[in-house]
Amino acid sequence: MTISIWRYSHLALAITASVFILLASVTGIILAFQPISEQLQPYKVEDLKTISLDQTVNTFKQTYPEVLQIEVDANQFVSASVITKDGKNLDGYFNPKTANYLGENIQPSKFFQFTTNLHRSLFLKSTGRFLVALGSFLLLLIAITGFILVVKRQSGIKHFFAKIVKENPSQYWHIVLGRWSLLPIIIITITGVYLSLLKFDVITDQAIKHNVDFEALEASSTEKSASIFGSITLDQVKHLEFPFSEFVEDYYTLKLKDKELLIHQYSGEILSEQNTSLTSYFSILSLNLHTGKGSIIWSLILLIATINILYFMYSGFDMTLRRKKNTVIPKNKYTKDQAKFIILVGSETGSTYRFASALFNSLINAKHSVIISDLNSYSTYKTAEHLIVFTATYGDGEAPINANKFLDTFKNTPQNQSLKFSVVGFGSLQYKAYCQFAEDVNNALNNSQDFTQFLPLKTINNQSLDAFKNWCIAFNLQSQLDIELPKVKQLQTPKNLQDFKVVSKSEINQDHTFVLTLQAKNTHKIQSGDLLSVFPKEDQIERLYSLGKFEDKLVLSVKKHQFGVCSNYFSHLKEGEVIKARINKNPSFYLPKHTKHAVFIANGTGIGPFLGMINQNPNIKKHLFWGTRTQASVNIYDTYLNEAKHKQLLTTCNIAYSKEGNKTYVQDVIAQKDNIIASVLEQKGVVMICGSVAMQTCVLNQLDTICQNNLSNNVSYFIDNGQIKMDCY
Ligand SMILES: Cc1cc2nc3c(=O)[nH]c(=O)nc-3n(C[C@H](O)[C@H](O)[C@H](O)COP(=O)(O)O)c2cc1C
Repeated sequence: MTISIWRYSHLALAITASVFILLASVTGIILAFQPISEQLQPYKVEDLKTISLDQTVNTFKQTYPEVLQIEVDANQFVSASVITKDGKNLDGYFNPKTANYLGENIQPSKFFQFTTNLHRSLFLKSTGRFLVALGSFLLLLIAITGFILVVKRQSGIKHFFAKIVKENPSQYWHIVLGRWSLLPIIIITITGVYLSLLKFDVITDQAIKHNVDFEALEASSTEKSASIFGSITLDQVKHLEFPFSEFVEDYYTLKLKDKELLIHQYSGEILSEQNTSLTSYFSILSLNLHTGKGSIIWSLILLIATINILYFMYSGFDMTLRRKKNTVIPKNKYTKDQAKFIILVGSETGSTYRFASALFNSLINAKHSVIISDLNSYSTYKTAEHLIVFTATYGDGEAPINANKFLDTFKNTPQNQSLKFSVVGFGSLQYKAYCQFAEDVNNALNNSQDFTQFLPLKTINNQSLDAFKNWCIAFNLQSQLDIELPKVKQLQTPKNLQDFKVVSKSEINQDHTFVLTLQAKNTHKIQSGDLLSVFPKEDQIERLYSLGKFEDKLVLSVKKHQFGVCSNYFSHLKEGEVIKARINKNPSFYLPKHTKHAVFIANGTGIGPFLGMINQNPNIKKHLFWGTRTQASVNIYDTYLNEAKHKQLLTTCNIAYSKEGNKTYVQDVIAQKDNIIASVLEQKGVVMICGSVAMQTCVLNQLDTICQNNLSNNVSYFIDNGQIKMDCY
């Protein structure tokens, strides 16, 4: 079943049960402190296992003229009810070895009693109890659908705890905390439902019945003999009721964890023995698991899991609102049979609509007839000339919710005229099936006689605006439409921006590339591989630059693009100027501290993070493979490369020039020096790749050949075990 069905079930259940879950969680958080506060009282007897019941019974009998009962609770507190020598009734906690009185029985405070009633029944008696039980059951279903969602998202149960792709903080923490809280939440809900079923007598517990032969008992001897109490230790005991009188027909009633015994008060002989029912066993287990009674650690786990439930409510609704905000589709002015351009969108969480809407607006502004709709609404289009598909990929290479019927509908819906088509895939390189669904759509259109490809399939990683802009430029050039570049809406106003001062800026070289050096107040937490996130004033759209950290400064390698808002802004910066930006931590692209060998592979400005990494940690043997255009392209990086060579921090430096000499690319140099790559991977070192996606594809193919020839494994093996790290754009 598609991931979206589970997501909608998860959401629908959460909305339905939200009020009850909110009340139950808030009261649950408060009530979690009750067992914790109880267990902090000084009555716990640590060595119950070493104290025999016989010893305790005798000590109590010698100390008090009458003993009514002794009880051992889940907190390992021993309580008793006795009559003292001066005839007073004394109830409370006792030392089981000395029979000394320790203190009064703990009574829950009025506040805890109030909260317990609210938690159990919302002060609505049976109706309230029923609603709370239903809320608990719905929370169980929410946890199960959440579990299925994570399994689907992670492509199988085996990867349940694998790294989560971070799309936004709410989504990330919802999943991370959800995975850890899953088991406690399932336990809380199942036990909650079980306790409610007991309360409503849906599950009934039969009282234990004993058969005692009273005639034989009355005739029995009052002579003392060895008691079974000698072989029972206090950790097994729950409750011991003493004989009502000294008459021979009165006996002890002893409740152990798994059975109930009636014991002759003089001979110590077992008069009757009945096992505790499973229902009773589970009801006690459920109560302890649900309330945390008897274990500080479990109470704390319940407390944290319940706080997390509140966070899930917040983050879940935050994600839903974000999705709603993203999925604002412009109103169509034309019908499907009037439009020349048809834009169809496949989107799960809405962000692809931002791009499609921007193109739609540009086409409308340029007075073209265009409609926008979702892929599932694919139909015949009488006057259409061009079909443009923008689609995300979900699950493991699957269609998003509003595109899941497209491929079937497409097969059965022939067009009456011939159309051109272009497909843009939105995805993330962090998923194995990168833009797979866009590829499937592209193939389906390519194989259809009704359609001719206008532009090759374009894949866009992480909603990159620059990549989208490049596609728009190509579309403009090919179509000669000269529409304005689409303006994609910014999702949120940027937060946590800090000041970065320009320390230096190199000349712009013949490749239109330059090096920008920045300084910030707190650079000690920043590492090479982190990303500088910038929101230029013109469009407030986030641009990410991979950083190198050199000494205490941050180094950026930037390529100035003709229409690049941010690269142009950077290229006009002067020394001493201050820019506002923030750091996005990128730990998956850090140079590991404990590795001994590292290979850095880059093309063009992808060298940025490596300018820092090559100058860090002398204990790591480092090799640089870099592809650039000409020897002159290297000049702007001399400071960093020379420093590394001078300090002997770089074992080999291998540069490929694509426009000079033998005209080689970085993957060609890698092929020549395959022994370096193979030996680094063999010795558990890392290979880090930064630069364009096109370079990444060629390099991975080359690495695959090296791995298969030299290491009897394919490249995916080393990607999966974290030895090959990538940050490409
Ligand atoms: C659960 C999940 C699964 C995803 N699976 C893939 C995938 O298999 N391949 C891919 O390229 N991108 C995958 N992505 C990334 C999305 O396609 C990408 O973030 C896209 O821009 C989202 O667009 P939307 O907001 O319009 O749905 C996945 C994202 C999520 C949250």
